[in-house]
Amino acid sequence: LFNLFSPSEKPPKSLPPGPSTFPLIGNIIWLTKSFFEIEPTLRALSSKLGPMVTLHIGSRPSIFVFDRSLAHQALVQKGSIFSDRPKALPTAKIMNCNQCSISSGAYGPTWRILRRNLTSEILHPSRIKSYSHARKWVWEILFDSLMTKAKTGESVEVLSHFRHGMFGLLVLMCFGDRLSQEQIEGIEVVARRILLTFDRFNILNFWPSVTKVLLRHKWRELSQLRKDQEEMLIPLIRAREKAKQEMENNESDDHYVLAYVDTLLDLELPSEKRKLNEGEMVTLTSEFLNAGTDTTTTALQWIMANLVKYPDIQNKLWVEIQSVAGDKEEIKEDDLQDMPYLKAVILEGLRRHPPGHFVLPHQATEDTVLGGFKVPKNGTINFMVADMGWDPNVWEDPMAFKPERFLKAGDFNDELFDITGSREIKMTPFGAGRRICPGLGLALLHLEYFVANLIWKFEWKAIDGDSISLEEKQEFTVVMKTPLKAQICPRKKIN
Ligand code: HEM
Repeated sequence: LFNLFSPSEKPPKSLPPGPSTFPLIGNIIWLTKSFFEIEPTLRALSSKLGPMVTLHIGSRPSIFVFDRSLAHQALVQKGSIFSDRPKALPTAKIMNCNQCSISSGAYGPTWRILRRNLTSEILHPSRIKSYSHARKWVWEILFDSLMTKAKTGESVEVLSHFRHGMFGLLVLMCFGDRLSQEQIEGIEVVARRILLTFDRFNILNFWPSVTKVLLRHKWRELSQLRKDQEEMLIPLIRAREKAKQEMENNESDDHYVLAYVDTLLDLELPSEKRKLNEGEMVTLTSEFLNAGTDTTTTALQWIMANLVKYPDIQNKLWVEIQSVAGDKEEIKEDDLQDMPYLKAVILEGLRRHPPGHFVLPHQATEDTVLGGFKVPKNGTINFMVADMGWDPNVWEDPMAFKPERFLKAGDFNDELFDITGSREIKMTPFGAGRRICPGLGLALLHLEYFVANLIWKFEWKAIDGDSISLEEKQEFTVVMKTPLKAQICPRKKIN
């Protein structure tokens, strides 16, 4: 144990401080709450106790880190120790097929192969480029539905439009571009039902051997949910396998763009000397669809809400877009790199309203030390994303929406700002280190592309008499408590 510490550093005995609780009751109370519900309590504790706080949730200590340099130490400098995930709860294990997804997988060779497959085969910039036709298709559908509303003068509740577009885009990247709108909608209905009902099964985790008898109907309901997911996705996986074989045998000469599921069908797990089974592919494909839908949709909604709330920022953005686009009908992806203010608006949205207020829970693989406190092997450690992006020592007037803070003398301050946090963490909406969100580049592209086109084609205004409320609530992500409703007017006459 002692050689984990440098000679001058004494091994700390104690965990970071936390509230005193009655051992059993206190621990169970925390188990019944979501992280969003305990966030204000954690903040109050941190202001009294310091930048690291421990809560005993269930049988394990959970450590919460508020300080950005401690987060950098853990996630980046000591990344090899802090990159594991805690054991999933029994209900989660059913949906994530025994932690075979990338986000839930233990830090080790299988996780590494799955993550590398996703990043190098699908999320690599050149591959992302090959899906630009899908983004254009989705934009056209979104544009048509918004235009219909704009023509009738009806106000738009943007959330469902945005979510549907984002989900459709990921479905095409996942299963190929030969799916119809109806098929996409079918997949979305099942995915949404799982996302919205999953929390109802938390109770089953309290004492699984007992609940398996007393609440067996509920367990059956959960198994049915997983079956519904398999029944929806397995036919798509098999259809793609067949299409792939036909293409390889040259029976089809159609234009064929690689999809995520193709890479999973080919993948070998050398450490286990086998290929993936269908259950694992169901888990990995639904992870792909879910990880990128609500997160990006939530960010898009917050950004658009701020552009409605602050018309001068919206106008400044429009002026920039116009200077690049001239009289173009539509903003192309290549145009985006000439729009520094757009990038600043997106970053400010992610800083001020990160879709997740915590990164996913991490776990230490060995006893270690952080901030002078002990972090035990297998202890859970959480990082407070929102608080880091609101740190007044880094960000002046942190709760204000000011994209200009990312610009230096009118230009995007790329040199000084690093969203991956590899040198220093100043905000961390995608996490940092070995578990950093692999979808970061895709998410930023989606946000830039859609925000640019939404602002280019329409003027967004608050509905008369409405003020835009920035109150939050937790769904899967931290969303607007009062979803954005806006009046939209076409910017130019469209034939
Ligand atoms: C604005 C959009 C997004 C945000 C804010 C976001 C944020 C995050 C965060 C905070 C994590 C956890 C990092 C950690 O535990 O340290 C994460 C993990 C992950 N994200 Fe994203 N994400 C977004 C979009 C996407 C997209 C588009 C994809 C893929 C299509 C994606 C795929 C993943 C995966 C697979 C993981 C697990 C990584 C691992 O455990 O190794 N995300 N994301």
